[in-house]
Amino acid sequence: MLRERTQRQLDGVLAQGGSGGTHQNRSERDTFAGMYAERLGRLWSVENGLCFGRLDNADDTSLYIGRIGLADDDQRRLLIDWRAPVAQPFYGATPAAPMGVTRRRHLQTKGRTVIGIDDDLLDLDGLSEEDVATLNGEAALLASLAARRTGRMRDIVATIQAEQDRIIRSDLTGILVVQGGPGTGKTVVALHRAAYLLYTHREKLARRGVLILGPNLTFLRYIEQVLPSLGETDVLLSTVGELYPGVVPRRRERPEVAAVKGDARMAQVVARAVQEHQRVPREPLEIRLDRYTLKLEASVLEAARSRASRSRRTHNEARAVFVRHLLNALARQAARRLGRGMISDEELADLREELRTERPVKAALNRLWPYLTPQRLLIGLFTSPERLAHAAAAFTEAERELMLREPPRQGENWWAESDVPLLDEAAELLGDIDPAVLRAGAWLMEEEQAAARAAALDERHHQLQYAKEVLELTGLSEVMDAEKFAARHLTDDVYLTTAERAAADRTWAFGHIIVDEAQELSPMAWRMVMRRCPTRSMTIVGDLAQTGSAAGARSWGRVLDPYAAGRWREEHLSVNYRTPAELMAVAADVLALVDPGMKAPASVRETGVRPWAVSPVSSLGDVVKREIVEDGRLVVIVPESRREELGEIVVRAVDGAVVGPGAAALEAPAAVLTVAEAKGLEFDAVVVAEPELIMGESPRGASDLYVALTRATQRLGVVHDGPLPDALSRLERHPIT
Ligand SMILES: Nc1ncnc2c1ncn2[C@@H]1O[C@H](COP(=O)(O)OP(=O)(O)OP(=O)(O)O)[C@@H](O)[C@H]1O
Repeated sequence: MLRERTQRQLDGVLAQGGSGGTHQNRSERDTFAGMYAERLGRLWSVENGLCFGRLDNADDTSLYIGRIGLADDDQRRLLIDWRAPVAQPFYGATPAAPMGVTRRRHLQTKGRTVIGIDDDLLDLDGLSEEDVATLNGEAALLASLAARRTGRMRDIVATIQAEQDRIIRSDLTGILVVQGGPGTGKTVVALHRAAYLLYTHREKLARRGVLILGPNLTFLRYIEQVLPSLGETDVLLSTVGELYPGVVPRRRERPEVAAVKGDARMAQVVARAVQEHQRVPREPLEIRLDRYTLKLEASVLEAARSRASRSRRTHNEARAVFVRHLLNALARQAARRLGRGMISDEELADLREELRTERPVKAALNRLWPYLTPQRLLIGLFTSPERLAHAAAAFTEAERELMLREPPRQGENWWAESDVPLLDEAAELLGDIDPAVLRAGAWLMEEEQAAARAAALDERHHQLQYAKEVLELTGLSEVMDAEKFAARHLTDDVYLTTAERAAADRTWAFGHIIVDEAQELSPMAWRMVMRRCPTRSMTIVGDLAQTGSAAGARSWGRVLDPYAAGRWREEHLSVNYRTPAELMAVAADVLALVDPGMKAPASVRETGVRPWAVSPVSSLGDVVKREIVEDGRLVVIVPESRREELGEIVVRAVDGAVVGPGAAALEAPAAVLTVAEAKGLEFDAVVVAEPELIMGESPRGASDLYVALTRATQRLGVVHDGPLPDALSRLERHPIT
């Protein structure tokens, strides 16, 4: 009904005509149309399981809990939003502390039909015998955990557990670290926390937005469905690599290269590289003009440099101080050459402006203190052994060797994900360039222009797609053209969501940042993330036992103390909702290799199926055919060095199988991924190929194997040629049939 009413309201507003009326009329109409369209979108997206719970209270009142709140025309509450304070007992009440609740009822629905009811009785005295007889505890949770995976994460509003609820509703201020083993719900809890915070602190957060950082694009695809279904749009999902507007890093690089570039000492390297462009010669500098030659003494050059440095401005902004000092010196000299002794300030200013436009003067100033973009700085640094030797003196020669690379070729995408925090660091030190200078553009390197063009194209494609979706959703695709809609959306700031504006602005400060798989971030990445959140209102979720990247975290204290000593708190999640106990027993033996002091999370369920091992690896095709899950998802996790070869075996064996990350991997019945690509994801069945090799491929190989073994919700197997690592001795040898 509500949906129909909203649709009618939208139709009414749109029927008021196309482009006629005063500007104000038009913009009011557009605002209403936007509001109704958004509301309609939300109602559609939450239709499935709109109401999922009921609380029966000791005072004989009942409340229905839903994904969003609804009231009737008389403002009577029909449905309570799960994030509202009055809904909290639905998640927090226990028989020991019932919070005034006698019964919590979970409703399972399909479309609009109730297909199952599951009750928790919290106050046995308050219920009839018949009620007690129908009690069946945790069925809703277990049913949800055993369900087939779809390749997309689902929301868990109906079954949030008490320890998770505490985290979701924790205070907005300060940094909250959530440490928890695989499958404990860190990701899903972080997403629900985003929705909760936006609901509870709407005013504060809608304006600044919430940023959610994930490890890779496949992972973002995997989780992106969860938030819209919770009714949230002011959230930007991104990877660290996507955080620098205009750069789309595609370069693949070896983990040891990324580790060096993520090292905290790189901040110093970038700073020295900038200073290197502010060095003045120790000898006098002659500038030949048509009529005379001017000379800048070394002491004058040094005075200009030191005045510019002392101005504490960024490099590009301090250039004005430097240039002004030198032009003044040159103008005074020119006046003397022209036979004018004392000149007025005005005449001096005129002479200065005249000199500014002289080619040889411009060239000299550009050499002495060039305008720099972050791209130009880093390309100059990483392609010159001399510059690198100077700026990265604190690194060993072997480390510098890892950083060196060839200059960009035409059309090449030169940037790697690990460059992005360095570009950001450089941007901080360099500051903006006067737009007029930028527009003149002759000096702008081709590579930068190409990047800007590519980014503009990408953006356009994205906008068109978005426009089509909005028009389809609102049933307007017949009457409005997606191109036109997108153009309006693109040019008019009013139509940009907070998330869209934030994505385009490097200096945007978010209201709250959530970092998932946070153990993977390098120290340089942390510097960039912290710059995006001056208030330090953050939620950081991760697992130190799963750290795969060499520059990743080993301790939360070491990561956070430099930014917020004494202002961060840690919560633990200890129950594994993904991986059955039989699989976790195997993974726990591998965890002991990572760190004998770490405890694996306890699984909530058993499947009765023991994980197994078969050899040789050439049987992989048959194994995958046997393990494939009807209507479900299977992944083969392979060592990086054998991805293509093993991928081919799987693709030949299974129709529709996919090698490598991306949305296709999430949809396919079988996917072949490396550990890094499978991070954060889950599948019904997992086959790990050559575990020994996975362990040997990286310094954090045991963590990698631990991640691989904990991706399954139902079944796990291993295929191997070489000997099985001792830590996998619990696997059942499974003859291939
Ligand atoms: N309260 C809950 N109700 C239903 N399902 C849940 C609940 N908590 C977690 N899950 C499910 O458990 C699975 C694991 O959750 P999630 O991916 O968030 O774990 P994680 O801690 O991020 O794991 P990893 O560290 O391995 O990436 C998901 O399918 C999630 O939906």
